[in-house]
Amino acid sequence: MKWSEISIHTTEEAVEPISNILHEAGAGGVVIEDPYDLIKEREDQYGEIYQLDPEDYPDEGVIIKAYLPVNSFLGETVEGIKERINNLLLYDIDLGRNHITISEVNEEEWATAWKKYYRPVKVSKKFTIVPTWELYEPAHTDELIIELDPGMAFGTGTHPTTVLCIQALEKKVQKGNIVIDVGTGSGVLSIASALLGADKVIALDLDPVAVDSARLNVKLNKVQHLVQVKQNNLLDDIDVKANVIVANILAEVILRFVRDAHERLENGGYFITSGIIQNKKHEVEQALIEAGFTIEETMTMEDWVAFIAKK
Ligand SMILES: C[S@@+](CC[C@H](N)C(=O)[O-])C[C@H]1O[C@@H](n2cnc3c(N)ncnc32)[C@H](O)[C@@H]1O
Repeated sequence: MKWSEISIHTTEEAVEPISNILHEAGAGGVVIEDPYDLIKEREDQYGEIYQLDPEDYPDEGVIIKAYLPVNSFLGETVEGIKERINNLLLYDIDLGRNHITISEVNEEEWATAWKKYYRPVKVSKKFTIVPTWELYEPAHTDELIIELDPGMAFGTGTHPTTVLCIQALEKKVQKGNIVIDVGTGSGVLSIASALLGADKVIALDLDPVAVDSARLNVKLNKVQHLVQVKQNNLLDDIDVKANVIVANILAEVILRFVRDAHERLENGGYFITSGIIQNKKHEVEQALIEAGFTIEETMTMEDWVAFIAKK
């Protein structure tokens, strides 16, 4: 998978709100290139002075860089980021040049640039997502930890669409359940299901890079005896009856297999769908109802919608 670097030339004043916007848009971390750091390090003659390259720094203003996975959400994510940055003007925040560029980065650059900034994140009542290289002590005995090496597959597990799914799984997965995770990516939702007590989880993805990454993360979390990871298109040729099917994929893709999901669920089972941008909400809702589901809950976070639908 490829990564996209979004680079924003702005002002010192806008660093914090823009960093927040980037975090909330699912960026694993942000890198801030402030010429003041160069001067500061030179004065000190300590620390990172020898690693700072003046070429990387702007003459004036600050450059904020963040890394986003190149996937089907990228266009919408970038548009959302731009819109939210422009909205800062309403709060009288000076955006300076507000020059935004997007470029692809190679895997090595990504691997070194983001790790420093990726920290444990509590995503629901029970779950905290922890990068593999962090030593993390649970705050409570009932806190569940998902260790993730997001590697090159989708996301750090903290994108709003993923968080909505984790929160929904936490409500619906019961001990002994069978769960199917369509579009598993890093495997995060399958791991969550296993940790919630599912007896068997089938993790499916079309992208072989995602399949490898999910297998690695499943092992890291020691749930490989419960989770089977497989390269597969949607629910094609899957004949297991599940208690829960979860899918965090674009609305257009969800619409393609709503009926299959209904067929593969036990009566009373749940279809958790996320990855739905607000303006597709009614289309997906309608398709779920037409397939025979009852919408039990509609969850939202920022511009994203998730449904918990019952068979
Ligand atoms: C938005 S990511 C979700 C990843 C992960 N489940 C999460 O919630 O963080 C969507 C995933 O769906 C996969 N995908 C897209 N189309 C698919 C298809 N037709 N069949 C199976 N997986 C698909 C992509 O490869 C990607 O890994």
